[in-house]
Amino acid sequence: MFSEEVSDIETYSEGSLKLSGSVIAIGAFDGVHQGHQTVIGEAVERSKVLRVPSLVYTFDPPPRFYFQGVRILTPVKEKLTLIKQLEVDYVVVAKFDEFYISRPPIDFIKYLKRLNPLEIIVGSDFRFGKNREGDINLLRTYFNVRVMKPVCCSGGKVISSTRIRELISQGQMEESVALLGR
Ligand SMILES: Cc1cc2nc3c(=O)[nH]c(=O)nc-3n(C[C@H](O)[C@H](O)[C@H](O)COP(=O)(O)O)c2cc1C
Ligand SMILES: Nc1ncnc2c1ncn2[C@@H]1O[C@H](COP(=O)(O)OP(=O)(O)OP(=O)(O)O)[C@@H](O)[C@H]1O
Repeated sequence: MFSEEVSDIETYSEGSLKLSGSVIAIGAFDGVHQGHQTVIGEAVERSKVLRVPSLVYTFDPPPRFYFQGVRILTPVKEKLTLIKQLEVDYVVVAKFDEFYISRPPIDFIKYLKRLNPLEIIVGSDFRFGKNREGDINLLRTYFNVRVMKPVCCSGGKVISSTRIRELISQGQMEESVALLGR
């Protein structure tokens, strides 16, 4: 089986992995903030209950960097290290490029079938495929999808990578660290 060493973290490219069962969390996960930690943590928990491996499917670079050129909070090696610290069994890193974004949602669904997910864990705003055409309802027609409630900060606002980027650009480092959760 082909695998690639990123730092000391073993990761997989899309074509290199086939599983007979899994629980999958999908996302850009830039920053691996508290919301991300909850989504990934749920995948790890559910995988233990269902006795199958947990898998995080993520992107390099993050889609928002590719399309909007935003600041990257965690370079890929750091992101993978943080994800692995959450005790995930497998991490698939998709190269997010011109070819990748041309894939229609059904193409991505066909790929996910190779991993035989018993459950897929995402947040409520998850979208996928060319022009973001795929949504949770579509994913639900093929898989058991568990949608996590938005994780908020103590002030009640939803935590997001976008918000953390804004806080950093305003020099509000303490608050950004609080939202990152480490
Ligand atoms: C196969 C595939 C194709 C994608 N193509 C696009 C695209 O054309 N435009 C876009 O803005 N995002 C595209 N995305 C990125 C998604 O919009 C989204 O950022 C990604 O699924 C990660 O979810 P998250 O942003 O909630 O972390 C694509 C994602 C996948 C899996
Ligand atoms: N605060 C949160 N609570 C629960 N789920 C979340 C939260 N933030 C992100 N998620 C979910 O985690 C996955 C990865 O999210 P993503 O990487 O797009 O994070 P984001 O913080 O929303 O990023 P951005 O602000 O750049 O759009 C998605 O399924 C998303 O819905």
